[in-house]
Amino acid sequence: MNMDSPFILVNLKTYQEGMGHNAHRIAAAAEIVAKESGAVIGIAPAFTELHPMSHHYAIPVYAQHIDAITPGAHTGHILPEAVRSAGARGTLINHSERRLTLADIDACVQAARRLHLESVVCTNNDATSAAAAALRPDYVAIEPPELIGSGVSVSKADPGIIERSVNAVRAVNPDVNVLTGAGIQSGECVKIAVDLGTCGVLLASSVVKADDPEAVLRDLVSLL
Ligand SMILES: O=C(CO)COP(=O)(O)O
Repeated sequence: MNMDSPFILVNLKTYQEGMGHNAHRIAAAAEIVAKESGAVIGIAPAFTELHPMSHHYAIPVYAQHIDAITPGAHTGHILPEAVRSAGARGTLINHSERRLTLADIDACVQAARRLHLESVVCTNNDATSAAAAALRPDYVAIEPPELIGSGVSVSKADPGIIERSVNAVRAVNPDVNVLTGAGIQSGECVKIAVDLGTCGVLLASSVVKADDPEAVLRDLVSLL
């Protein structure tokens, strides 16, 4: 990843709007806007969409979760090797909607490192951001849970948590990049986040539920 380029990571979650045909629509929009803006725009689709997305679009694709298991007798788990061979660049770990124990987060980060998958560890406050940074992931993504899906932007409602998380992560491990998310919806939100020391944003609803995801993505990168 070129760290001079801002990073916009769109989590499609399990929104109906992020499935099937619409996942293609969002990925195609991300590819167009990334190309014209120079921003890196990735998507984290449903597991079943990882391969089609990574196969059809020149954008980085991320899993929404992995389980820290190795190949063998496990049922209903997400094998990191499977995510890798489906073409994922990396994976979210410990999203607020898919929380893990600290030991599991550590094991997932190690599995990702072993397989050369980028690890994006989600956190809910500056203390957990510091703890996550100690595990040496590629990214810590601070998302206050109460603002997720709220339509109220963390950049505007709680810039302090971004600033404190950036400082906490830098103090523990300056090689770890910081993303932020929750309610991000405009270029202004992204600019505030980047000005506070993040390398970009993790977001979902404003793009996934948009009638015109390309227009929203274009707005998101417009002030960078
Ligand atoms: O949880 C998020 C991204 O992973 C944020 O979701 P919203 O952008 O919908 O608030």
